[in-house]
Amino acid sequence: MGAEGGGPATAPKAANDRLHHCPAPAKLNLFLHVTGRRADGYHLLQTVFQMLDHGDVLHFDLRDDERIVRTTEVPGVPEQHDLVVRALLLLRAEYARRHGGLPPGVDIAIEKILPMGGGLGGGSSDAATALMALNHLWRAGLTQGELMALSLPLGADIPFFIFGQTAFAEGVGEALQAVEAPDCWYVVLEPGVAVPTAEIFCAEDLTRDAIPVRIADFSRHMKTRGGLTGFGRNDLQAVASRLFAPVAQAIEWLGAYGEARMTGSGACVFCAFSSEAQADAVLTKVPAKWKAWKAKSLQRHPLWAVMQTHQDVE
Ligand SMILES: C[C@@](CO)(OP(=O)(O)O)[C@H](O)COP(=O)(O)OP(=O)(O)OC[C@H]1O[C@@H](n2ccc(N)nc2=O)[C@H](O)[C@@H]1O
Ligand SMILES: Nc1ncnc2c1ncn2[C@@H]1O[C@H](COP(=O)(O)OP(=O)(O)O)[C@@H](O)[C@H]1O
Repeated sequence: MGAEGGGPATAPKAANDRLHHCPAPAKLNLFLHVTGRRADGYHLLQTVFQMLDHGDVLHFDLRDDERIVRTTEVPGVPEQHDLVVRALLLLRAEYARRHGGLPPGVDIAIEKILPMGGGLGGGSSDAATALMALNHLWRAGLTQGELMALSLPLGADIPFFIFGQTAFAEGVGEALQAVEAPDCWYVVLEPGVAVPTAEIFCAEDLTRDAIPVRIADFSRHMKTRGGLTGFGRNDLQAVASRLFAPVAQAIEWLGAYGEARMTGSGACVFCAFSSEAQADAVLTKVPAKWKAWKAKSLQRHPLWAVMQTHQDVE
């Protein structure tokens, strides 16, 4: 099951050789504007990323050899394609460049909670959690900024999770600034389809000319209105709704209770509520055909302390 061949250990297992129950939180794109397109075809975005206290959970155990091994199945994702494994191979190469020799191998167990192709950033969050955990366990010594830069080629959302706080993002999502968004509860509907990101960005009818907003516009709106309602939109939503009817149906249903939006390139749909009781009331009414859940906004990544002070979480 290893991602690459085994070999003799070059470094002993450290006394501190495991990190269990490491959260990989979901993200929402509170709004997502497409402001242009780069020469290489990638789209320029403006978005606010918000983490939720709901997500996958990962466990890491250092091995006596050098192998990077995923010990659990992720349906449809072979081990060598898994963003977690690919991220750790990058980190290991950087470790070898800095320290000489390879770090100990690692067994990785992933409890997959988040739907794939859901716009919740599950694969990206898993990869970010793995990078933060192994930077610590391997004593690789990368700074937060270095880890963010290392991760970007694997996916535009990964640097945000390592940044670890609510962020206003530009570029392809890599130019990040911390921003305040008031705490609230979200109801999230999973329409039961996986939306391929590339298909949405390729669509002819995608609008790519949003007028840029300023971070101050978002902050002022959140302060004066106390929430997102009335600010921005998701420019990918119309295309995803046209191509995937369940997305349109979920937006229409949830829209009866507030301003319902799609996150990322879909398929999941969310609506903000100021209290848990309001979110619970909506959840009781969700038709059985959809999976639905509530989550609270997270101000900081749960591994923030590991990144800042190198304290273990267990
Ligand atoms: C849309 C967002 C919003 O947070 O999230 P998700 O819906 O995936 O969670 C991200 O920008 C997703 O970025 P990333 O994770 O790098 O996208 P990928 O799935 O690798 O991109 C698949 C394809 O979509 C197109 N693509 C992607 C991002 C972008 N800014 N412009 C693009 O044109 C490219 O053709 C790319 O090859
Ligand atoms: N550990 C992982 N978990 C989920 N998806 C992964 C993982 N590694 C690679 N992928 C790939 O990334 C794609 C996007 O998954 P994900 O990040 O969960 O959704 P989204 O980009 O819509 O938020 C999946 O369809 C899958 O092929």
